[in-house]
Amino acid sequence: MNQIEIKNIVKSFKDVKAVKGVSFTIPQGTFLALLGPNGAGKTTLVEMMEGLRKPDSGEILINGKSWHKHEKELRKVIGLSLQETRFTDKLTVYETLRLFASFFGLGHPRVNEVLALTNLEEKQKAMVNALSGGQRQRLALAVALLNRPEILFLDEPTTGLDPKARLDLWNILHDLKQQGNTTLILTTHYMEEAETLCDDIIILDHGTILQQGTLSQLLDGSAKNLDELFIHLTGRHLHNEEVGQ
Ligand SMILES: Nc1ncnc2c1ncn2[C@@H]1O[C@H](COP(=O)(O)OP(=O)(O)OP(=O)(O)O)[C@@H](O)[C@H]1O
Repeated sequence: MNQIEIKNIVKSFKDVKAVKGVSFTIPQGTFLALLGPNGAGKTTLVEMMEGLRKPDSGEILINGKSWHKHEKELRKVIGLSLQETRFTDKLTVYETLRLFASFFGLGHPRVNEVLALTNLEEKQKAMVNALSGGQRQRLALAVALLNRPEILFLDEPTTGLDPKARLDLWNILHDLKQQGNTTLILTTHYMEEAETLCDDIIILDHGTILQQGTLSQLLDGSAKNLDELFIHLTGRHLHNEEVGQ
C-alpha cells in the first residue's frame, strides 16, 4: 500500500519556483532518499510533506489523509528532525528527552529506549551544549523517534558530520530499517547515504524530479555511481561544482 502520495506539488517563494510539479508515491516501510544539490528543493518538498508548509497547488496524502483535514491525526504518525534542530542548552540530554516525551504523554521507559536506540546512554547526563555535532544529530533522531512514528523525516541528518559520526548514524538507521516498521524520508547531498540506506532514490534538481528508482534501476545505463549519473543528467556534480573545473 502507498503510505504517501504526492500529486503534482508546486511551491514558489515570490519569483523562485522551489518545487515545480512533483509527483511520486512511497509504499509503507520504504526508505526513500531525496538526493540533490543545494537549492534543489529538497527541504521545501519535505516541509510540505511534514505539514509545515502549504503547497501552492497539488495534493499530499498520508495514509490517504490530507494535512488540512487531518492535521491532529497525522501529527501522531510522523516524527521529524529539521535541518538545524535547536535544543535548550540549559538541559541535559536526558532532561531534553523527558521534556519532549512529556508532550506525547510518554515517561521514563520510552526515554530510556530511545537513548539505547541512538547510543546516547553514556551521554544522558551531558549538557546539550557539550555535545559533538554527531551526538547532537543523534539527539535530534532520538526526539524524532520518541512517539514511535510510522513515518520519519530526516532533513540532511549527516551534513557537516565527520565520517565516523556519519557511519554511527547510518548504523542506527540501518537497525531501524531491519525492524521494518518505519517509513523513512531522508534528504541528502551525499550519494553514499542514499546508496547505503535507501530502497528508493529520487534525484531532484531545480525543483523537478530528474530520475527515480532503486539504485540498480538508476545505474542501469552507463553511470557507475549516482554522482556520475547526475553529471550525465545535468553536466554538474552533486556538490555544485562544474564538471572539468
Ligand atoms: N523561505 C524562503 N524564501 C525564499 N526562497 C526560499 C525559501 N526557502 C527556500 N527558498 C528557495 O527555494 C529553492 C529551494 O530551496 P530548498 O531549501 O528547498 O533546497 P534544498 O534542496 O533543500 O537545498 P539545501 O540542500 O541547500 O538545503 C532555493 O532557490 C531557495 O533559495
